[in-house]
Amino acid sequence: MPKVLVSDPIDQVGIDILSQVAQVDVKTGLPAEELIKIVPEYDAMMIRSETKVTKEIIEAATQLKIIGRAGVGVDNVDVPAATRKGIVVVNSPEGNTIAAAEHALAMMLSLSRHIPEANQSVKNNKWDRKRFVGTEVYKKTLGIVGLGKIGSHVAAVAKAMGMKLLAYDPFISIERADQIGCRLVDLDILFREADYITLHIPKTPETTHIIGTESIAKMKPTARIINCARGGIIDEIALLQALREGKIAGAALDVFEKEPLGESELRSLGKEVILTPHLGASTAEAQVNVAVDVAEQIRDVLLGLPARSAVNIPGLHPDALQTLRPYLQLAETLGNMVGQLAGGRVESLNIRLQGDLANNQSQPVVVAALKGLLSQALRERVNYVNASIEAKERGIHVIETRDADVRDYSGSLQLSAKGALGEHSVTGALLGDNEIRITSVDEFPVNVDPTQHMLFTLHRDMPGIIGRIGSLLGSFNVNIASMQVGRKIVRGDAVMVLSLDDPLPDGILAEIIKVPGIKDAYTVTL
Ligand SMILES: NC(=O)C1=CN([C@@H]2O[C@H](COP(=O)(O)OP(=O)(O)OC[C@H]3O[C@@H](n4cnc5c(N)ncnc54)[C@H](O)[C@@H]3O)[C@@H](O)[C@H]2O)C=CC1
Ligand SMILES: O=C(O)CCC(=O)C(=O)O
Repeated sequence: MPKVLVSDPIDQVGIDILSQVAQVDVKTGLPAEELIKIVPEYDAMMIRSETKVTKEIIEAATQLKIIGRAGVGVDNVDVPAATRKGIVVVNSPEGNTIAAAEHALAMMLSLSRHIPEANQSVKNNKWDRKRFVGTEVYKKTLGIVGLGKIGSHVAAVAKAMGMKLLAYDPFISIERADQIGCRLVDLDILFREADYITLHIPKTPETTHIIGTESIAKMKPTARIINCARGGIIDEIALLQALREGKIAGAALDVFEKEPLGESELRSLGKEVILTPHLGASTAEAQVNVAVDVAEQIRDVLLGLPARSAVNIPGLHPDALQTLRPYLQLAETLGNMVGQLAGGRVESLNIRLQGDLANNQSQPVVVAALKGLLSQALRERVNYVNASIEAKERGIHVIETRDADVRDYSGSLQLSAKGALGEHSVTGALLGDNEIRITSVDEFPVNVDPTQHMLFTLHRDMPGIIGRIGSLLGSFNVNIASMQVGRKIVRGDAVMVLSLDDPLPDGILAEIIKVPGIKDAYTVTL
C-alpha cells in the first residue's frame, strides 16, 4: 500500500479520502532534518503553508510521486526541483477563494472601524467611544492589485458596498475588468487614487516589495493597505516607517515576510495596524474544500490517474482530458518511434498538430510527444511532469505548428525529428475505436498498426526486394506479422514497414543494408 505523509493540519475529510488507497501518517510540525530523514518512505505528501518542501527534502525523496498543497500558493514548495524529479505538484486553486476574499474584506472593515482595538478596550472594562470614530467605505476608492479569483470576489462585494473600483493586473483584459465593474489602471494611478489598496497577487520576483518606500510615497495620507496574499509583497520595514511617520493611515496584514511572525515592531503599533496569523483560508468551509480537492488528486495520482490541478503539468478539465487521452498515447508512440528513426541525439522536434488537435487544449499532446521521444534515453525517469524541462535541458529545439484545415482524420499528428541518423518523420491518427495508425513515414503513405518490434527500410521500388527481405528475416528465424509498402511513384523510392513477432537479432541490420536496392534500414522497439 502506498504511504502518504500529512505534515500540516488537514481536515479529517481529506485524511479519510486518502485512507481509502494509502497508509496515511499525520506528523505535523516536523523540523526539516526530520522530514529529510523520513521522506524516502513516502509516495505522497500533503501540506498546507507551514511545511516548506525544499530542494533538500525533494532530493532526499526516492519514491515521492506527488506533493499536494491544500491551498492556492505553492511558494512553500520548490516546484522546479519537484518538476526536475518528475514529482507532480497539485493545489486547490479555488477551494479557499471565498475565505481569503472575505478575510480581506473583514480586514478592510476592521481597519475602517477599529474593531479589534475597540473590542479590546471594552474587554478591558473601558467605554471609550471618541477614540474609535471610523471612516465609511461607501463611495471610497478600492484599488485591487491582482484581479484573479480572490480579487474578483473582493471586487463584487466591494461594489455592492458602494465602493469605486480600480484594478491593476497586466494579465487581465479591459473587457474582463469591465464585467467585474473595475477600471483597469496602471499601478501608479492606483497608488495615487485609492483610499484602500488590497493585494491579491502571487509572490514572484516582479511582485516582491511592490509596496515599498517609493510606492508608499505616491499614496494618500489616508490610504490603508490590506495584504492577505503573501508576505514579501510589502517591504515590512518601509511599511513600518511609513505608518510611524503617518505617511499612510493604516495596514492590515495576514501574511508576513517571515512566518510565524517573530520579533517585529509591527506588533508595537496601535489601532492603525491589524495583524492576523495567516488566517485567510481558515474557515471550516475552505478547509473542507481544499482537503477534499487535494486528497482526491493525491488518491487519483496514486491510482495512476491524472491530477486535475497540477501546477507543473498542463492542466486540463477532466472532460477534455478524457477526449485527449487516446491522443496522448498516439503522441507518445510517435515520439518514441521518431526518436529511434532519428537515431537518438535529437536536435529538433517539429510537432504538427492537425485537424481537431490544432486547438489550444492540446498542449499535453506536445508533452506526450516529448515524453515518448525521451523514453529510450530516460526510461521511467521521464514523465508528463519533467518531459518539457528534460527536452529543454538536452537542447532539443521544439517547434509546434497547428493546422486545423488538415482533415484526413478528425485529428492527426506529425512528428519530425532531426538526430544522429538525419531527419525523419512519422504521422499518425486514431481510427474510430481509438486504435493508433501510422499513416505516413518520411512522407510515404502507409497504414500500419504499431507493434513492439518493427523494421523500417528505405529502398528502390523494384521487383524481388520484398521477397529478399522476407527470406533474410526467415533465415534469422524472425516471423513477420505484417508488412506495408508506401511509395509516391512506381519504381521510385519507397518505404517498407514490417511488424515482427520477434526482436531483430544483432547483426541483421547490416545484412539488410547489403541487399541490392536497400538504401537504409532502421529498427524500432516500442
Ligand atoms: N492569506 C491566505 O490564507 C491566502 C492567500 N492566498 C494568496 O492570494 C493570492 C491570489 O490568489 P488567487 O486570486 O486565487 O490567484 P489567481 O491566480 O486567481 O489571481 C492572481 C492574479 O494576480 C495577477 N498577477 C500576477 N502577477 C501580477 C503582477 N505582477 N501584477 C499584478 N497582477 C498580477 C494574475 O494575472 C491573476 O489575475 C495568491 O498569492 C495566494 O497564494 C490565497 C488563498 C488564501
Ligand atoms: O493553508 C493555509 O491556511 C494558507 C492558505 C494560503 O495561503 C493559500 O492557499 O495560498
